[in-house]
Amino acid sequence: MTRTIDLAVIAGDGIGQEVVAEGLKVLDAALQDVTVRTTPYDLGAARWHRTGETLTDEDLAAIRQHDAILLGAVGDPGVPSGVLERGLLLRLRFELDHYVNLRPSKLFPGVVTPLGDPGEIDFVVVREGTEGPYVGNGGAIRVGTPHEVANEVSVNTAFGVERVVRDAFSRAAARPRKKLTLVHKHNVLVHAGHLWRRTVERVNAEFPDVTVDYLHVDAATIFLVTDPGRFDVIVTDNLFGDIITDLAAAVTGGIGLAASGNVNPDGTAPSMFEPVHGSAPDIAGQGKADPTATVLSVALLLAHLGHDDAAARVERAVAADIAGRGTTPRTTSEVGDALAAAVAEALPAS
Ligand SMILES: NC(=O)c1ccc[n+]([C@@H]2O[C@H](COP(=O)([O-])OP(=O)(O)OC[C@H]3O[C@@H](n4cnc5c(N)ncnc54)[C@H](O)[C@@H]3O)[C@@H](O)[C@H]2O)c1
Ligand SMILES: CC(C)[C@H](C(=O)O)[C@@H](O)C(=O)O
Ligand SMILES: [Mg+2]
Repeated sequence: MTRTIDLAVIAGDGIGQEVVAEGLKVLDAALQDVTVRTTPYDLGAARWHRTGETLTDEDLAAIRQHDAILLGAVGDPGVPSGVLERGLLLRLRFELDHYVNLRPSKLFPGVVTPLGDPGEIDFVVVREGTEGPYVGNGGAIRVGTPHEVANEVSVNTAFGVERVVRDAFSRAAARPRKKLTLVHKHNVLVHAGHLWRRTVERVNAEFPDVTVDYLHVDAATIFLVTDPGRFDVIVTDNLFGDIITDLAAAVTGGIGLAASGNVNPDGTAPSMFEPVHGSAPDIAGQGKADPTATVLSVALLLAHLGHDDAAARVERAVAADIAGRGTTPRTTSEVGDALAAAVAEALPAS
């Protein structure tokens, strides 16, 4: 456990700025005898407009020096789609080898879901974070003509699949239900899909207590809505994981509650914690964004750095806040203030 947390903060764009401010309030309130040193990084749309830069090598070298990164969101309607998403966010995930994109989905008591009363939901998606169709292995010819051809090739390496599958197995083995679901589409994507299937079968031998099942991704979307309680740990590729975690967020109370960690399990670079949602230009600047996803990402960050008690305090404060939510809307900072106060109140007497 570190007595100082040296945190890189990339608030980014849109509601990223608003929710990160609240996440930091809660982080500050959650710790005792630990100093949090934050370094803000001016990255995102404003920087790009000013300088044309997304993430320079110097930025990256500086960010690497921190214990962890807290990110809000990137993406702006005034910047061509993909420039910040690829040049900043994905570059960070790739360069810092965030091969485990951890996205827990838990239904907190009192949460209103589109499913009515779905029973207990508590699963985690282990989304591969450095490969798949995200790698930028593609191109287009005859652009803008009726004969345009555009390719976006999914890259799946034995090395990359195996390391994320092994991580997912070890997470499943540590949970009470010990169940791992591989989500892919090996009936159509036969090359990548079969590599994933064979890898899961092989690694399963190292984790004989873990029960494995498989769903094609289209069928997985059915069960995420009709029977989400069946899932424990899901392992899947980068793109499928992106899509099903927005769905998972929707069924467990909304995107405003969904947290994530881009984890480098080998510790060769800092891990990065961020809400699953984006910069939400439709509500940016209005104080309407729910900062809870960022606050729960802070809990993941604390647990990652070994501050389990503080992480648990944050989770409990969120659970209580959600349970007590009335119908009166609160602003982003009102939610953050309430969570920070609840966390501070739960600190042990020193
Ligand atoms: N990790 C990231 O930085 C990240 C993730 C997703 C999207 N994006 C980018 O964000 C921009 C907008 O993308 P999008 O509209 O597809 O997705 P989005 O997640 O920003 O928004 C989808 C919907 O959810 C709502 N929403 C999102 N977060 C919320 C919160 N905390 N509280 C209440 N409502 C919330 C928004 O108002 C919007 O209606 C794009 O540029 C996209 O590329 C970035
Ligand atoms: C913005 C985009 C690159 C990103 C992704 O696809 O991973 C986002 O949707 C997410 O879920 O974090
Ligand atoms: Mg997404």
